[in-house]
Amino acid sequence: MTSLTSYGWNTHFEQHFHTYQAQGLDAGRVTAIEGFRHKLVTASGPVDAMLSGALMNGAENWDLPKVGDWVAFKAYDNEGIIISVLTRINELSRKLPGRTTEKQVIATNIDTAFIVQGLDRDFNPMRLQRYIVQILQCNIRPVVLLNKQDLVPDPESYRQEVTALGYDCPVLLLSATGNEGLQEWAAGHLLPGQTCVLIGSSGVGKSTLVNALLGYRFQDEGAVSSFNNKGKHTTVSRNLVTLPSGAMLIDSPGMREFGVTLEADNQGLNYHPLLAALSAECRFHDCTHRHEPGCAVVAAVREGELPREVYESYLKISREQAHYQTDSVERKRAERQFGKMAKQVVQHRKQRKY
Ligand SMILES: Nc1nc2c(ncn2[C@@H]2O[C@H](COP(=O)(O)OP(=O)(O)OP(=O)(O)O)[C@@H](O)[C@H]2O)c(=O)[nH]1
Ligand SMILES: [Zn+2]
Repeated sequence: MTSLTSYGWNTHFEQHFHTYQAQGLDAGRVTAIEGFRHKLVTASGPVDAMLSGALMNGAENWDLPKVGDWVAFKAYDNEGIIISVLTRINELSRKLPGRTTEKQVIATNIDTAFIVQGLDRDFNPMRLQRYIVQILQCNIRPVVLLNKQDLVPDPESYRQEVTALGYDCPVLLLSATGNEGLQEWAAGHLLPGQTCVLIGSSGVGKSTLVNALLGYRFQDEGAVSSFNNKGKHTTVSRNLVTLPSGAMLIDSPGMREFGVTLEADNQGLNYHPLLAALSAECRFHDCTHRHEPGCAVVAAVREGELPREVYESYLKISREQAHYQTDSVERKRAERQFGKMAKQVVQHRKQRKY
């Protein structure tokens, strides 16, 4: 299994693979998904694999293999049948755009997420915070890349604006087209055996950055055709590639609506070092930091200790959070009711014998 470690294989996956190995299965990592075809890297080279019938029929969408997953598969000549997805270390997920509250898993088993913003029209500290909080909540290390630094007279002031927000997260200035900052980025953050993703709005320069790292254009290779939920045909590329540095990079399509799917009781507070510390000093332990007397958070904003942007972002995220939770409760209730109804229909049929 030595060659698999360069693709991120470690003792976590080895343990979870144990029982499958005893059944004579092989391990592979999903690098691209094209319709039903999953491209895997394995100890014995690349393999194309399909899902087993049981997986295809039995699993929820977010449990199906995603780019970054390690899977146990049965080898047939050069093809494979995926039997199971090995337990994930983490998953990068988002709320689906629009009113739905379903989560979409974008990629899995990731060490670092690079949040890219362009220093042209795209720069937006509020949106940046939403990405940072969401990524921290997925247990992934965020790194902010401010690209297109060649387009502004004082790029350092933007970097300081982001570091002043107080998150525990590196902020780098780059120019993908001007070839500035790329070496520092690679040396500090694109380490062998580590898996990274690039996220950010359309047009911020993600593909240009990947191409600069790779030294050639790869986007068209392995572009994934899929149908979106309206049945419209779209082309997205979601590929895991190995960079010259030995790091793996997943290039995911532009995500303009990056919804927050925080877990219960977690409103993004814990992810801001200062906000977390302040909330412990509020008079009420269940303080919402809006109107309560003795709120240390509101006081810190008033006194200029906590950046107003951080506070406003907290309010926005907690509002969305409340919406997400009520919606998921509603959805679960509706599913239960539907289940009950379906059971009644079956019983009714049995009684009537049709
Ligand atoms: N001036 C300048 N332009 C850049 C830089 N990086 C990228 N661009 C330009 O920005 C435009 C968009 O870049 P892309 O790499 O296609 O952006 P993207 O993030 O991959 O966009 P999507 O594929 O839609 O998600 C292109 O015209 C690039 O040449 C940069 O550092 N400086
Ligand atoms: Zn408070």
